[in-house]
Formats: sequence, C-alpha cells, structure tokens
Amino acid sequence: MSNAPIRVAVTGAAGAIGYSLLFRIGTGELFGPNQPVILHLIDIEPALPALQGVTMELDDCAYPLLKGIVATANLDEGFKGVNWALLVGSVSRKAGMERKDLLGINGKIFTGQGQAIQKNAASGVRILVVGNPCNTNCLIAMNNAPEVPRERWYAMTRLDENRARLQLSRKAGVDITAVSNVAVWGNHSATQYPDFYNARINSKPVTDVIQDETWLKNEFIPTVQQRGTAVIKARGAGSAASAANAIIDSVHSIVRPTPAGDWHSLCVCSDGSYGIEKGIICGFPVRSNGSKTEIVQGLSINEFSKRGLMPRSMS
Ligand SMILES: NC(=O)C1=CN([C@@H]2O[C@H](COP(=O)(O)OP(=O)(O)OC[C@H]3O[C@@H](n4cnc5c(N)ncnc54)[C@H](O)[C@@H]3O)[C@@H](O)[C@H]2O)C=CC1
Ligand SMILES: O=C([O-])CC(=O)C(=O)O
Repeated sequence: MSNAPIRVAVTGAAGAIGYSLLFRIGTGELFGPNQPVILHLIDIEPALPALQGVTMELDDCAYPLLKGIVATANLDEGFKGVNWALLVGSVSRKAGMERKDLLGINGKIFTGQGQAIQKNAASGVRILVVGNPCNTNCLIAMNNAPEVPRERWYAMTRLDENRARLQLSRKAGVDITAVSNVAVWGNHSATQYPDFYNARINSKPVTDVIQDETWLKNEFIPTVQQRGTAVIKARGAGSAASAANAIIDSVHSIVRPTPAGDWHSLCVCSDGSYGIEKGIICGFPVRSNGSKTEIVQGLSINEFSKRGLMPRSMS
C-alpha cells in the first residue's frame, strides 16, 4: 500500500449523515481497498465535544486505511491540503419546511467555506455539496472560490436518482440493477424532474416496460420529489444513511468511468446545455471518464419533459 493518502474533508462531521458516512470511508468504500485516507472532520465549535466522540470511535475501529484525523472548527485548518471536500454541515429542515426555506440560515455558511477551500485546499480539489438547499449552496461556495475551476463543483441529486430507480424497479417487478439511465434534472427540491422518458429497464425504454404513463406522471414523479419529506415524516429526522450512501455513489460516479451507455444524476455548473441557464448549478445526466465529467448531450426532450426542465433558475 504505497499510495499517498487522499485527504477528505467532511463538514457537519458530528451530524447524522457524518455518522453514517465516516465509518464507510474508513473501511475504504469511497476510494477502494488500496487507497489510504486522512479525514478532515469539520464542525462548529459547540459540536466539538460530539466530534471528539466520533473521532474516538473512528480511532477504535483501527482501520488500516485511515492514516490520520484532523478534527476542527477552524476552516483554514479543516480544508488545508484536502483533495475532496464533502460539504454536509448545515441545518436540516423540519416537517412543514421546503429545502429553500433553509437558504437564509445555511447560505452564509457556504460563503466562508468556499473562500477557505480556495485558500487552503489542494490544487485539484473536488467539492460535493450536500447541505440543503444544495444547488444554491454549491453556487454560493463556487462563486466564493473563483480560482477553483467550475468543473470541480458538484451538488447531490444521486439520492433522488436512487429513489427513482427503486420506484421504477418495484413497479416493473425487476431487480434494481435492471434500471439504468435515470436522470434527475433541476434542483434537489420538490421541483426536480426525474426523467422516466430517457430511463431504461433492461435496456428498453421505461415506457415500453411500464405502459402506464398516468402512474409515471402522477405517482412516480411526486413520490420521488416528496421522498425526503416522507422520510422526515416517518422518522422524525431527515434521510441520513441513504444520503451517506448517495454521497459514496456520487463520488464513485465521478472518479470511476461510467459504464458504456449509462449516466448518473449529478448537479454541475450548467454550460447552457438543454437551454438551462449558464452558470447555475443544476441536476443533469452526467458521464465520467474517471477523471473528467461531462453533461450527456443529445437526449430527446419531449413537451412533457420540457415543462419539467424549464424554467431553471437559482431558486
Ligand atoms: N442533497 C441531499 O440529497 C441531502 C441533503 N441533506 C442535507 O444535509 C444536511 C445535513 O444533514 P444531517 O447530517 O442529517 O443534519 P444534522 O443536523 O444531523 O447534522 C448537521 C451537522 O452540521 C453541523 N453544522 C452546522 N453548521 C455548520 C457549519 N457552519 N460548519 C460545519 N458544520 C456545521 C452541525 O453542528 C451538525 O453536526 C442538511 O442540510 C440536510 O438537509 C440531507 C439528506 C439528503
Ligand atoms: O428532505 C430533506 O430535507 C433531506 C433531503 O434533502 C432528502 O432526504 O432528500
């Protein structure tokens, strides 16, 4: 094992998603069984005692791949030399709130974090924003770090993709692995558009396999859009383990080549593709060659999908 460790910052590390995520990173799930990591755990001052407890537990796992832990509330220290920044830390919404209601509380967090990333991170740093509203928070952080190239900023719609794949596989009565090419367009919000027209089941168009467009339009889409709300209602707290799982899936989709013909859902900085406003962070179908991601071009967008895609602004 001679690889240099990858430094991974996780903000909100004392929170619920952090608790589901960090131990999976420790086992090597994020970068593979031969890749050592150093964790940079960042949280706010009042959460430092809890963060110390998490650090103690990570230590007690005696993970062979975990070569060090930095636990801090200081952003300069926390982002020093990091290769990846997973920006989870922020306030969660409660029942009755939309994610955009968090903007006033959470938006300002991402100003300082963007600046600290630009100042301290490794030159090739990549950033995945999870804290809600994640598209807008990502845009804020990105705009506060103009020297970090725009193609290295991502926000998370992978949990929505995973939710959509599950719904489609259940309805079609097929294994989850049969469902591919699921794009979730737009914001990680109740206005997202899980695109069933371009999705596939066993390589066939979903609409050939599930010949019930009423269900697809009137049940599938709202179920995916409202799944986070449904989990909050049932659990009394937001999705945490499934969000951590989606973080791992998102990073895999970026650092591993996408299987031929498939794509994954990821929010990236729009280049104007599909008429979506240039410069905003928006959910697209994305492919990776293992080092660079690109927005999948040339998908057919019918009138119904057009209504799902437009207008896309930063709200
Ligand atoms: N994009 C997505 O698909 C999903 C996003 N989320 C979002 O992820 C965020 C975190 O969720 P949980 O871990 O469940 O929340 P949580 O409340 O359990 O933990 C949040 C953590 O963030 C910390 N924090 C607050 N302000 C911070 C700051 N300025 N810097 C660093 N840390 C800070 C808190 O002290 C706490 O430890 C929420 O905004 C939630 O809405 C959750 C699920 C899915
Ligand atoms: O709904 C929330 O507030 C948490 C979240 O983003 C999700 O579960 O998709």
